[in-house]
Amino acid sequence: MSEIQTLAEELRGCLKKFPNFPLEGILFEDFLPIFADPKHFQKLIDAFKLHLGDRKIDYIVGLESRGFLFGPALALAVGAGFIPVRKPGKLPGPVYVAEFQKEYGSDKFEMQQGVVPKGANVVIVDDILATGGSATGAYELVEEKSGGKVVEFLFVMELDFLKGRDKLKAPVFTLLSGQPEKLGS
Ligand SMILES: O=P(O)(O)OC[C@H]1O[C@H](OP(=O)(O)OP(=O)(O)O)[C@H](O)[C@@H]1O
Ligand SMILES: Nc1ncnc2[nH]cnc12
Ligand SMILES: [Mg+2]
Repeated sequence: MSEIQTLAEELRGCLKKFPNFPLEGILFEDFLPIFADPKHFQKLIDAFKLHLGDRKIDYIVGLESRGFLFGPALALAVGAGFIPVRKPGKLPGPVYVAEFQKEYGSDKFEMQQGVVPKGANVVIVDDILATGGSATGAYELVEEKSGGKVVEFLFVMELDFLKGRDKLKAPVFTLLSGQPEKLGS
């Protein structure tokens, strides 16, 4: 087993599952226990850092809300800047807007104009890849609106049955796979 896989399996032991939250038919994967223990939090950052290796990353873009929990720590660890993608109405000044569909509803994301320089190497991070809607919205903000280059998407976990990675237009790395089938099927 590689060092990254060993770290990932240790982190898998921290995850909690909540059936039928926030809606009937959704098996909610709770990754918050990782942050309650600094040893586990460190393992999460180490695993992503090992994966990124010595690639030149200019910015980590984290998606509100759960991408904010580890995006800034990863950015510091790899010597990159951190840029937030936020839900509507939270960012001051001119913003780009992207609308997208998620596993349970539709949503919008915003990013401040001018924060991603044209051609900058960007890694987009979030906790879960479900349908891929949120990640698609973030890609649109970074690559299509700002002119940055999305070198990779990083997720802690991927919900396999939703096949979100098939929608994404840049390479995808997930530490953990999960949920081969929808809850109850
Ligand atoms: O691949 P998708 O279908 O887009 O789903 C994944 C997204 O859904 C959740 O965010 P959500 O906006 O529900 O909540 P949060 O504010 O707690 O991050 C999760 O944190 C991912 O960002
Ligand atoms: N099943 C799930 N568990 C946790 N977060 C999610 N975001 C979208 N689907 C999710
Ligand atoms: Mg989220």
